[in-house]
Amino acid sequence: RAGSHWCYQNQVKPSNYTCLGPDQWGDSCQNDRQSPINIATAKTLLDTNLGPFSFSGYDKKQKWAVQNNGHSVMVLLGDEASIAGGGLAARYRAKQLHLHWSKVLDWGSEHSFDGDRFAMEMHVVHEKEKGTSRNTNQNQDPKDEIAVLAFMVEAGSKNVNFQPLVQALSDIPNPNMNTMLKDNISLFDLLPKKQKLRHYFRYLGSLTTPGCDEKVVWTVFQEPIQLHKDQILAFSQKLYYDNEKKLKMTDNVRPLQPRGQRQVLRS
Ligand SMILES: Nc1nc(-c2ccc(Cl)c(S(N)(=O)=O)c2)cs1
Ligand SMILES: [Zn+2]
Repeated sequence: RAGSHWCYQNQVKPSNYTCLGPDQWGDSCQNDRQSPINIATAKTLLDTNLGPFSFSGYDKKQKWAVQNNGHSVMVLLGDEASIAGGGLAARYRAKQLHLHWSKVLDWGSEHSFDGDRFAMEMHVVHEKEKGTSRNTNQNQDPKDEIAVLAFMVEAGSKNVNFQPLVQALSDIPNPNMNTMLKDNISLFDLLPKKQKLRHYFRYLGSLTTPGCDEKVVWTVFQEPIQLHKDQILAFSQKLYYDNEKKLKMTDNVRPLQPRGQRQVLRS
């Protein structure tokens, strides 16, 4: 219905059908270059231009601000870090990171590899740096305005570097709550080991949340992050979609979208 807010499928019925589930999302969400997709690894094309990333400011340890935005938990990165290389056409500033997850440990990632889904997926969202050349023939709606670095998360050994974020979840159970991490962590602390970041998939797609703008250059890394099962389950246990704490925040995962004619590249 017009004016209703967007939500994930598991929120539709509990909201008494007042919110719009994924098949009713508006804006660009019903177009044909959407995300997430299943990555059929055998059909990916090796692209030698997809070299290593250069990460700037990813080593800086900070007590980041963290918020429950009603759809995910979001760490606000305040333009402190940026990426270049990795086959990208420009430098991109890091804006925020957030995650998607389920309490079912093989159903919580948005992308999948050959039909395999992971417990969670972490997205580090970057925006293209504005060139200095004004009103040249800069494309006004480029397909790569946003660069998301996507990392799968699987259940395994305890990841001490994630503890500040896991512990912060207890401070922000309700939408629009904010807190600060109690310990300094860097973006590198949250990622797989640096030498594992050379292998990734690349394709052009969209935001996986409304308005689903088709302006995202996706990088999906092959190496998963490992968290202990209890660290993963904390996201579904501590966070709520609603102020009345009636509906735990879980399965905040958009259904797979058709790949269409898009070629998925691999580094
Ligand atoms: N309000 C919210 N916005 C998002 C968001 C914003 C930008 C982007 Cl790029 C994405 S995603 N999942 O495509 O990486 C999600 C999540 S929850
Ligand atoms: Zn996301």
